[in-house]
Amino acid sequence: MSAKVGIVMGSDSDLAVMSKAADVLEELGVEFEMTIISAHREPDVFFEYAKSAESKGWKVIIAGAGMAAHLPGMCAAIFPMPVIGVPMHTTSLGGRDSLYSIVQMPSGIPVATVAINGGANAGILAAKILATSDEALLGRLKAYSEKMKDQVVEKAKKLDEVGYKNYTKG
Ligand SMILES: Nc1c(C(=O)O)ncn1[C@@H]1O[C@H](COP(=O)(O)O)[C@@H](O)[C@H]1O
Repeated sequence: MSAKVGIVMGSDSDLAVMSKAADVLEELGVEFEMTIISAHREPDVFFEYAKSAESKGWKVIIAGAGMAAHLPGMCAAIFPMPVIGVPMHTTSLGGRDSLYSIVQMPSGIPVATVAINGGANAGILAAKILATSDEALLGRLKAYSEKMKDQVVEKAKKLDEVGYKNYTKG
């Protein structure tokens, strides 16, 4: 099986967040390729990456970046299929800089933007896009949702058993 999703981030400082997208895709059995490329710092490498993405057979790109986060928008400018943007939390502006620069795309070049540091949701969203034409993956996504539901039920049961004071103590 070849990769269907490209995961790209502007710096290795984004890796902790972006690895959550990778973890989800792995759990759901979706092949991906992950790399670090900065549109700002190495535009030639970036253009080659974005231009070759379609011919590699990728259907979705997940792009994470912080600060003046142009990487996801530039992916969307070149790659003709969906781009999911992950804004990184930043110390100076709390990630609003990343969020606004990813979400405020001009008309015609959308980036599906998840929450600040929303790596896991980006992975789930990519899988959902692929599941529109993949019944087996859709089945795995439904099982993933069921598991999440069961975990909430378990937590509620535990709260019932021990009461909220003991529950918050762990
Ligand atoms: N926003 C971009 C781009 C880009 O958009 O091309 N390249 C790097 N960066 C971001 O700069 C932040 C700081 O990077 P460093 O930690 O390497 O200084 C990272 O969050 C990265 O995504």
